[in-house]
Amino acid sequence: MAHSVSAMILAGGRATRMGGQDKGLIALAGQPMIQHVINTIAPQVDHLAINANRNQADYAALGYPVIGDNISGYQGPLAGMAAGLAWSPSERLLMLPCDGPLVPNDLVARLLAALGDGDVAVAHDGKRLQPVHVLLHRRCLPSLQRFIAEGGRKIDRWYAELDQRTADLSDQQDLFVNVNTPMERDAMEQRLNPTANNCGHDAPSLPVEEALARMLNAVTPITGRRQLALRSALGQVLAEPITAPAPVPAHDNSAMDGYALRTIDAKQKSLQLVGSAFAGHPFTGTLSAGECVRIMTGGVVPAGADAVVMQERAERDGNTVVINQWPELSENIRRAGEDLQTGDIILPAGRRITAADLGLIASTGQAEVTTWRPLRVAFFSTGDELRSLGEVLEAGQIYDSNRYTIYGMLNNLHIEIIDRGVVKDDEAALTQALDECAADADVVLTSGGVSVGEADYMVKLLRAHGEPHFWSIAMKPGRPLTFGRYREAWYFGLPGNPVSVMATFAQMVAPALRKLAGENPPYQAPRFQLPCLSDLRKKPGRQEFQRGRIITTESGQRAVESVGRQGSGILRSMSDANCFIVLPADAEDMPAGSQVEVEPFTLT
Ligand SMILES: Nc1nc2c(c(=O)[nH]1)N[C@H]1C(S)=C(S)[C@@H](COP(=O)(O)OP(=O)(O)OC[C@H]3O[C@@H](n4cnc5c(N)ncnc54)[C@H](O)[C@@H]3O)O[C@H]1N2
Ligand code: MOO
Ligand SMILES: [Mg+2]
Repeated sequence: MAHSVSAMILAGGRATRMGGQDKGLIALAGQPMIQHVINTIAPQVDHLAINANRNQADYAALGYPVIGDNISGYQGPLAGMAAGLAWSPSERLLMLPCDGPLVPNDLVARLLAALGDGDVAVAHDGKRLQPVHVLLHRRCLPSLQRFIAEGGRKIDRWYAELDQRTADLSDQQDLFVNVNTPMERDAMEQRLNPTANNCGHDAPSLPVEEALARMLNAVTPITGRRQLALRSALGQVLAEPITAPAPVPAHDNSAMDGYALRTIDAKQKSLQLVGSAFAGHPFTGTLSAGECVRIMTGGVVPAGADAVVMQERAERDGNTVVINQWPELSENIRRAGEDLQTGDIILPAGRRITAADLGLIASTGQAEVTTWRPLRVAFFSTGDELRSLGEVLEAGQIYDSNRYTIYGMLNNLHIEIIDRGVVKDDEAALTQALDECAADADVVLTSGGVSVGEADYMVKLLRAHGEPHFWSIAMKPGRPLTFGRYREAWYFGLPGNPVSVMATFAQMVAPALRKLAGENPPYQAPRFQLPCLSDLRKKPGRQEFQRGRIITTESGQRAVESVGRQGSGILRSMSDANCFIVLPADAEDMPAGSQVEVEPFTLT
């Protein structure tokens, strides 16, 4: 690209014909509408930003800077343009609307060619100018600011004041098709995704990495703190760092059972035993020439001593000690402050407290710590077929197992749990349950009903009362994992299949819950390569999380084997396994002996 170009996508409109819904975020073929614009524009420019005045957090979750109008109220595109020109890191700035998802791949090149050394190149569709598809030179900012300050509102009047050029895009009618009404949205959905029954699942799914990045970008940690007695803090997240109030150990002490002595006396035939220093019972005097003190491991090294000899290297007869092998200076002395020095940060804020940490904190004498309050997660299972334990199964019914796996995994994250039971596939009942959960908890988690079946309501309800961020990812199992906001809460809709629940929780939900709970950085399970002893079946398209077992072969080599059938309904594959075998999206069948990436289970 000859010139550096930035782009700003305009998403600041009021969308009155969409019932006031934020147009850029409206669901279209599996992604928010603006994402379609981003997908084709981002590769054409050096920098990209979104101009939005509402739902800025949701836009920010897409991974680009969000710039609001700095003129208050909705002033139409001119205010957005002024904000864009003020932001633009490049000399040339492309502006285009968020509601025209069919953007050509050469739009920037064509506008650049038309602009030449002019101020603004405005797209022409063959009939008229399209004033919000423009490439502007950054030097136009003062002119625009003056125009707005003088009360100017009409965009073409302002262009008329500039050195205006026209870009003939009459062969690109699609670019100017925009979505203003729910009917137009449905028509666009059909164009982008003709085979899908208005459901979006055949649409290109988000790569797992990108879905994860968006989720982590969107959520911000909770802020309430509490003071806890040390033991109750196990598994909680520190809100403040722990510092050492005094050195640990507090004194020089012995690493061996033996005798404390002065190495300067090494020429002496024998030493005089003048006392003892047991752990907890220091010797209070000072060693003089030719003297030693009986000392036990952990005993304070007496004043004057500069080494300890282990008792195996000395012989004692009454109060006379003969040293058979003299120690070096400082040998067997553990120095004060060797573990911790006063003021050392021993554990940072954001740390989830382990058993080792409890001990470390206790070693500094601190009985209480400040942690973030626990994250509250409310969850329920959806499905007319589900029965709870203790109930009798009738034809076509099954026991609800997802609430148990979810309970277990949430517990392993030390989360405060609200179990809302089983909810029927009924819009009113589901809405009521979602409302109650969102009012009580930071996060609402459900299983089932996120796919495209006629009893799958969750994505629809999220659209009605919240904001879906994504609902189709290139992951197996777990494609319909849904993430967004439901009223004031974060929402995770896990697919109903029992293995999909566990895989999406481990891979996607847990990192987000960890961040929400204040963990910083959120724990990441280790992954490493191992030879795989089984043939693996894999179709290219989705990243797969197959279930495997890390084993040691008879020859002592570490390897992984598949646990066998990988259906997303076969829960036994999870309890038989001890790791995920992580296969990249484009991988195909792999013969036994291939190297594969494995991730040991951490929450199961
Ligand atoms: N036409 C299409 N059908 C399906 C697609 C698709 O893209 N197009 N995706 C499939 C995939 S992948 C998954 S995963 C599932 C997800 O389904 P839902 O999230 O809608 O879940 P349900 O339909 O409610 O249930 C699916 C399955 O899981 C069983 N289930 C549900 N809840 C529980 C529970 N609490 N305990 C035990 N088992 C449960 C349920 O009985 C079903 O068998 O959609 C595919 N379909
Ligand atoms: O994603 Mo589904 O979980 O393949 O079965
Ligand atoms: Mg379903």
